[in-house]
Amino acid sequence: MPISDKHTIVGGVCALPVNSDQHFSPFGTPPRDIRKIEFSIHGIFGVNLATPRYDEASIRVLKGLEPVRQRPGMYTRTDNPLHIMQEVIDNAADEALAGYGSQISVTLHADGSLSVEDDGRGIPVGMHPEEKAPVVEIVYTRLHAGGKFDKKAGGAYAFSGGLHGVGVSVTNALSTRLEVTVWRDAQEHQLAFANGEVLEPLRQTGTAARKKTGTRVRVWPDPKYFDSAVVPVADLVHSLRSKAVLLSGIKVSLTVEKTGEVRQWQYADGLRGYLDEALGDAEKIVPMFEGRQYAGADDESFSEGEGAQWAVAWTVDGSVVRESYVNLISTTAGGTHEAGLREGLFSAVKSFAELHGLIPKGVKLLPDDVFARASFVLSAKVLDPQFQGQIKERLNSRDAVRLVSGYVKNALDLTLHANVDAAKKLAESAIRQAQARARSAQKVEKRKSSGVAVLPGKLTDCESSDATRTEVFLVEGDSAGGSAKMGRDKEFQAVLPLRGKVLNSWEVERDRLFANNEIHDISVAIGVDPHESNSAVDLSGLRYNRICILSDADVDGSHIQVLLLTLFFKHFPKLIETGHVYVARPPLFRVDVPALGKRPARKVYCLDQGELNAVQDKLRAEGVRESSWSISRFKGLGEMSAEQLWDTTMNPDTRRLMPVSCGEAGVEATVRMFDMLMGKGESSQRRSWLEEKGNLAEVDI
Ligand SMILES: Nc1ncnc2c1ncn2[C@@H]1O[C@H](COP(=O)(O)OP(=O)(O)OP(=O)(O)O)[C@@H](O)[C@H]1O
Repeated sequence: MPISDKHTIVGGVCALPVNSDQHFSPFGTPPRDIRKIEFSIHGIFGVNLATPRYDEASIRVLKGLEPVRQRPGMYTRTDNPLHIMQEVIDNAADEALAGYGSQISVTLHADGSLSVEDDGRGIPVGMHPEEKAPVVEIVYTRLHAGGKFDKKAGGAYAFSGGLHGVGVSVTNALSTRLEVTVWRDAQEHQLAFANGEVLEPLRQTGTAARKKTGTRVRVWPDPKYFDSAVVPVADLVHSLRSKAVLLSGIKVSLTVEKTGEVRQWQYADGLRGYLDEALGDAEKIVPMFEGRQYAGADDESFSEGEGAQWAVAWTVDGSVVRESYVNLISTTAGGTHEAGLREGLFSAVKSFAELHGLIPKGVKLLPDDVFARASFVLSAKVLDPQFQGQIKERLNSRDAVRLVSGYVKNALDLTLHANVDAAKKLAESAIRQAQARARSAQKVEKRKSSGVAVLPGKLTDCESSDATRTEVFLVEGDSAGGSAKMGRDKEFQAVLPLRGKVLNSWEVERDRLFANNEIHDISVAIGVDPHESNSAVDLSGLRYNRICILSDADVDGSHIQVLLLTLFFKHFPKLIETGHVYVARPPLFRVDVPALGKRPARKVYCLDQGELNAVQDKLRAEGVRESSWSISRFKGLGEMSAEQLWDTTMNPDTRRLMPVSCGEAGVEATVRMFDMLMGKGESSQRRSWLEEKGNLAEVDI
């Protein structure tokens, strides 16, 4: 499982680097944060370990593609080989996006292999000036080798889905065989790899017509790395067809050898035709809204060429179709560009409705009222996108909210004012949504009003009582609580500051729980009583849709996270089961970047050291002078200004928030893990676990 694929409680512990759509895996590969928690567990119990054996031989250096084979789930989806095949297709699409080539031909061979041929520039075959090996060989055998890092003018690729220089090396590492043919400079070259190693070194195999350029790659995935060796053809078709939609004019074809079927896609009017086809005969409230806009050379906020193209249709009923892309990469979990679309649509409809006095007294329009019936295809172009993980299913770049919302709002403003009748229909439908929402919230309130315990004095509640939208942040410490109170959106976000460490409640009887003030307050604030996992539980009193644990990004913070997760897992299991518990991820670093040329000064936030390194690499690549930026490390949430906390941790559009679940390990394994980590009588088990895994701890001194 890829680290960013699912959100999970870690059989006892929590938390992967993830934002609102990530999970973390318990027994797979515990990534960075889990290590921190492991370390803090040591702290919790004050376990005195005999010095574990730790000498020179303990340090292993994984070479070449070995890390990929050791932990394939960190680099790709391992349910089937489609994702490693898509890496090859994405590279062909990046060539077309850069303006080279007009055709991508894909063949699914009868033996399970797949070949992709493009007519782009062809991967360079000469020797790399520093690495002393043919470039095409390096591309497939070295992680972080690629032509897409350099986003400055004159770089080989400005906009590309490819970014990390990792994609096809992963494909190669997980394949029994991979063959490459390159046509370039009137020559044909070939080379082949077996299990990631060069098998047939690069050689010239012939000549080619001067005009013939491009690359063909054929890959035989190694079934041992995947749950199933079968390529899901429907998903492959969907991905190829979407490339054709987004690259209007480019011809994309798929040949399936087994059935002899050949399919071909080419869309002259891109997104509109595609969305129309996907919606079938669903009745639309107003004609489709489509548009595109990209920054010009004189734009002060965005780089030339950044922007988006979209088609949006509001339908009367039925399910909605939503697809978004960034530089042609499908972002199935959405992200900041989708948030921008939502924001842009909402602001335009709201200001139109206000201007025409359409909003009845007492009705408050919210973004979701406008968005609920919207189907869309959104294709954003972002110069140096930050994705979540190597599988890129969610866009994290914060600027993309502003980029897309600005362009969408302007365009929709114009459209609405030019078509007043249609615009009124759209606004009225959003108002009906808002009224329906308000009615259902009132119902919830009535049910709750009898016999409610007095809410804790420390709780700063939100205004809305619509339990489908509200959130509560359980915040470590009063000072962080203060920033959170100032930074929140008081409409739907509540804050409950917790004093000190919460009790380790793993072995506390349910009847004794309320003896602890913090636990009492949490239970009353959320409106649910402690319960057992197999008992019938009434969640109708639940006052918040999301219960977010927010603690410092340090060892102490991880400790508090573990204690709260213990509480929820043991005493409020239904909340985890039904997906109401989340872990918020505040950043650890802030980078202040001075103004450069037309680009104003910016602040960039990084979750951890890895992200900080990546951001600095990017700044160097952008030509920002070394040491002109300054880095500050947040000591705690209390140090952040309200605005920073909102921007990085609380704003639903830009924050990172992980849903917590038991994940693949399942409840039983998670119980065992908690028992081992939190049980009083388990010190010997804990000790051996720490001896085995203690070296993973990231010691935060
Ligand atoms: N079909 C192709 N045509 C031209 N160049 C290619 C092609 N395939 C790969 N390359 C070159 O190989 C490099 C490495 O590709 P790889 O897939 O490993 O990483 P990437 O696309 O740069 O980034 P990511 O890891 O995000 O996919 C690319 O940056 C590009 O320069």
